[in-house]
Amino acid sequence: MLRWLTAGESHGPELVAILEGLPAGIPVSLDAIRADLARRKLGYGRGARMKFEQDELAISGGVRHGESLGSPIALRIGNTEWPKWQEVMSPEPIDPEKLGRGRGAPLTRPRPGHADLVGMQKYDFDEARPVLERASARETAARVALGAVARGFLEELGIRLVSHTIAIGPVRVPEDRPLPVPDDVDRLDADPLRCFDEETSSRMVAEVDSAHKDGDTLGGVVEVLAYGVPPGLGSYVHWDRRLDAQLAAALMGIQAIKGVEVGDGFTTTTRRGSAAHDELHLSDGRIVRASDRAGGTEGGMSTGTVLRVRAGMKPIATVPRALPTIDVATGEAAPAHHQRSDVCAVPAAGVVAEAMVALTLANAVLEKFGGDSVGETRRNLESYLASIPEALRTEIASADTAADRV
Ligand SMILES: Cc1cc2nc3c(=O)[nH]c(=O)nc-3n(C[C@H](O)[C@H](O)[C@H](O)COP(=O)(O)O)c2cc1C
Ligand SMILES: C=C(O[C@@H]1CC(C(=O)O)=C[C@@H](OP(=O)(O)O)[C@H]1O)C(=O)O
Repeated sequence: MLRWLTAGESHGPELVAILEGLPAGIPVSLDAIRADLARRKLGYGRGARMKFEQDELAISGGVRHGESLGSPIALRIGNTEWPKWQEVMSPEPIDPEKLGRGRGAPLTRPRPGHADLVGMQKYDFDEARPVLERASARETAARVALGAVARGFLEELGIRLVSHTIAIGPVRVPEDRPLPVPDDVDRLDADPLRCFDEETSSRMVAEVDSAHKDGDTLGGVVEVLAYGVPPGLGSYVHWDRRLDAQLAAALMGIQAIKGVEVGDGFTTTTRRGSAAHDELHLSDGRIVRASDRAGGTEGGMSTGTVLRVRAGMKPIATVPRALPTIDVATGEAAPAHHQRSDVCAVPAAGVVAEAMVALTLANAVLEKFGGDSVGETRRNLESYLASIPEALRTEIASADTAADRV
């Protein structure tokens, strides 16, 4: 079983992440993790903080000479803004007089849609700073770093991921557009919204500009695709072993994600059964699926077709044209606190979703195939595939064959 934990506050000295349970022999490159951290900062509509704050990555354990050791992998992501926040976020007691103004001033006007008010109720705080510091999606940097390591493991087994933006507010990619493959990542990352359809992307840019001008914010939808996933990850035998359930929980665990779809998801609910499922046919003596509506799972197990999951993000809660709230210090109506924020962070959420899918798949692979070294995992995978009787065999959708198709 793969276990992972993150710690650290948004304006603290660093984020810390530990990943336990990965086999030895996986290539782990600081540069590859840094590249994913940089991808998480992308996207038209992100706030000023993404420009000046640097992620300072260090590996404290579990890796030697560029390969995993099988021991827990410990990562640290230093925050270059820490010197400005040392007093506000000091782990040592600080004279309240010193904190009273500026950055340290108590945040008593909770933002509707953020964790502020319920966090204050639940943890007995009289202001929102201690809540938002951990509720903040700054924490997703740690998950993206862990996801980069998990992805390195999956790639050793021929499993490759890519994510892209499907919708920004009401602007949506038409459903008949080709799906990206992992080799499209540079083209996607070069697009302002990480959208695979140029025409839709320019309409998305206009939508972000319009929301920005109105002092407003936006949400949207991202999609993660995984190629090369073997059939049989997850299981139908118990609810918590279902791969689709694990993917949904992983995606819903990202800040601001409010909906998850597997495959055609909610659209499928509008179809009749005869037009909703992926028929099985024979092609050259091999079983093939006539379509890919299910999105790569049946009965809570991967099918071997492209895994396709979507996550819907609500609009950013820190609306510049601040929403009405109550100042809990005075009991009076007031505008919610607002310093700065993203107008839209959907492209970044796509990169985070990719990381969460990578971690979920890495866990499912280890549950099925085990292995203390990556070679052992690979042997177990290959022997399982070879043991499937001829009459039951299906193709695994690899990124290469999909690239030929589009
Ligand atoms: C990549 C990313 C960036 C985010 N940036 C902001 C932001 O700048 N301002 C904000 O209010 N919320 C932002 N959020 C969303 C909040 O973190 C989230 O709404 C909050 O933690 C409350 O959780 P909930 O929306 O799941 O209820 C961001 C989320 C993600 C995934
Ligand atoms: C720092 C990151 O995202 C932050 C996530 C976030 C939130 O409320 O979730 C609010 C903003 O922080 P601040 O209020 O300090 O400007 C974002 O910048 C990041 O993604 O690295």
